[in-house]
Amino acid sequence: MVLAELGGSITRALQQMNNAIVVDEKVLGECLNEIARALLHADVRFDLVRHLQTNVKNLVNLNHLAAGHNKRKIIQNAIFDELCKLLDPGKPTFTPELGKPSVVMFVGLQGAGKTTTCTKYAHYHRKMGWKTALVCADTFRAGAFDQLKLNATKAKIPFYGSYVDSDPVKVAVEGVKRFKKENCDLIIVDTSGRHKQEAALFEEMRQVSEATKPDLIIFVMDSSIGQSAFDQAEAFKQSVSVGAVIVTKMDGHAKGGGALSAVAATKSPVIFLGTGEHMNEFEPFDVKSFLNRLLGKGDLSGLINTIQRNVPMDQQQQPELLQKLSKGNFTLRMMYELIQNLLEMGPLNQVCTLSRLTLYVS
Ligand SMILES: Nc1nc2c(ncn2[C@@H]2O[C@H](COP(=O)(O)OP(=O)(O)OP(=O)(O)O)[C@@H](O)[C@H]2O)c(=O)[nH]1
Repeated sequence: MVLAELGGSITRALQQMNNAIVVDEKVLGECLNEIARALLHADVRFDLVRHLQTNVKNLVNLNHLAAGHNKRKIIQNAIFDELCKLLDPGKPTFTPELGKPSVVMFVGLQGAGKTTTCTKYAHYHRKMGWKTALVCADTFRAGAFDQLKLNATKAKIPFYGSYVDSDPVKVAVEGVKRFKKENCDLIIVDTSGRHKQEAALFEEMRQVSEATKPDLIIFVMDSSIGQSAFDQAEAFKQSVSVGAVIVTKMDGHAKGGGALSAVAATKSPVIFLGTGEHMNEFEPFDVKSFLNRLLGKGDLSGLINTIQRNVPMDQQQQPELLQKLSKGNFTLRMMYELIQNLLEMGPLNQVCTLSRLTLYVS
């Protein structure tokens, strides 16, 4: 079941409950069972689903509700809050600050999207005026340094790596040292992919972490990996102190359950989502915005944030543009700039999801 289907199933269950003539324990039970089935189908762990059902029943407590209360609204709010709790461990994560050099280390399974995400993360901050840098501590996979170099060059971000040195700890330490000297705000260390059965590689990751002393370790997770996400995420958390999660490939056949499990296993919040292979297909994660979109309610604050991030609002450009337009001057250059701004906001269908529009493009 892809994420859109999960959202559809939950919405249908809520609608059925809404349409019931009388909302009683039986109707609530059926609604919760329907939602539980959808979550289990999306690979969410059984204990988390069970927990959600019990919590909603306890919160709503239909038998003790005084007459006049809007039971439907109370149930909907309780379900929404419990879904939020599934995705939010309630623990703040380290947030890098401009002007305070921070080291952020990326870890995860092979092919999860670490290298791509490192560059997206660096590019995201660079667009906001940060001085960012990338360090390739993946000396295991042939071609890893070339991939990072290519991405970094495209995004105009300084990078460090080595073709000859095979010791990831040494490369990471040297890279971090160099960029600290250059007063970078954000130094991002990419590491090789590993699996929990690979004890030696886990030990190596621990050593890189110990040597570079990152302010934040981000666990990168492919959204389609399903049930095994919990065990893998837990293994990473036990080896190094994972502080945040980035879920990638949300544009693919994401079931979503794996992401929820990773949050539960690492007790760390999801901070960004990867929504495509391109540099701009990357968005900050906000639980409420995400759930609103999942349930087809649109996300106005997400849309405003996207526009603010990508369209230069406060520069002199906007009034100037309006003035020129009011005089009937519209040049090809202006049209080019407008289209560039629009493209920076990401794929049109994503922008439409935020604004609750459906885009029918084939
Ligand atoms: N569709 C889609 N593809 C992605 C996304 N993020 C990464 N990829 C693709 O996933 C593949 C693997 O990405 P990498 O960044 O090389 O993954 P990695 O974790 O660094 O790989 P290893 O170093 O081998 O562990 C590449 O083809 C990326 O283009 C995403 O958000 N959406």
